[in-house]
Amino acid sequence: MNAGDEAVTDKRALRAALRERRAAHLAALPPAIRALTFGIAPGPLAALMRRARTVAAYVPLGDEADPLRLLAQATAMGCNTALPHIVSRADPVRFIAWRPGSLLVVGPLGLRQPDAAGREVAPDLILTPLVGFDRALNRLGQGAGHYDRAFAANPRALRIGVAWAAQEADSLPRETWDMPLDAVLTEREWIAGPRAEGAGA
Ligand SMILES: Nc1nc2c(c(=O)[nH]1)N(C=O)[C@@H](CNc1ccc(C(=O)N[C@@H](CCC(=O)O)C(=O)O)cc1)CN2
Ligand SMILES: Nc1ncnc2c1ncn2[C@@H]1O[C@H](COP(=O)(O)OP(=O)(O)OP(=O)(O)O)[C@@H](O)[C@H]1O
Repeated sequence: MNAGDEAVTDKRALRAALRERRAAHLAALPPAIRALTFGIAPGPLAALMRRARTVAAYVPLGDEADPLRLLAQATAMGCNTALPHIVSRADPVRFIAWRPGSLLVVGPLGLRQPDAAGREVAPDLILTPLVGFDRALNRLGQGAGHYDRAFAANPRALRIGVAWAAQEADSLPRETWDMPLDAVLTEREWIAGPRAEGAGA
């Protein structure tokens, strides 16, 4: 096994451990609390959304934090809204215009996505799913590189992770292609980097 293979194995093990920790965290959380979490954007995120033209979120898979009420808040602020769409692991993500409450279609990996025929848009704020994050705002995703590629294609868009606090790792491996998040929102705190700092102050 060469060094590259070892790194891949490490990331797989990290993903498995982080998913397990997230599941345990949620199992211990009263359902009513879980249902209320991520309902309203805290001030700094609301300020960033107010300045955005197009905000993208995602439909949660499994135990992922649910950003759809934050997306509804963006709509109420006058933003356009969008969701990611994939056709396979290998193909890049496209963001497609979608209004909260409108039609979703089941796609690959059980993802609920907007209809592929919808209008493609370039979001300027991306509420991003993740498997793990760290204090340096590194992100670990599903491993298909969908968001890494989307970030590279649109580097000016703000990259805001949405996650349960239990998804924090001490330190994640940083790859040459990784672009750090600008902030992470958890049920406990707003962790902001330079491009998101000062918002709402
Ligand atoms: N909710 C959501 N939508 C998303 C993503 C995501 O991470 N979460 N994506 C992010 O790139 C893109 C889809 N890419 C994906 C790539 C791989 C897997 C995947 O391998 N999933 C695991 C199970 C994960 C789980 O249960 O949490 C699997 O199928 O084994 C999922 C999505 C766009 N939409
Ligand atoms: N900008 C890019 N252009 C092309 N391929 C990329 C780019 N960024 C990453 N990749 C590829 O995507 C694959 C997955 O990367 P990685 O394991 O870091 O994903 P991840 O951190 O889990 O995040 P994601 O949610 O984006 O899948 C790697 O094989 C990498 O080569």
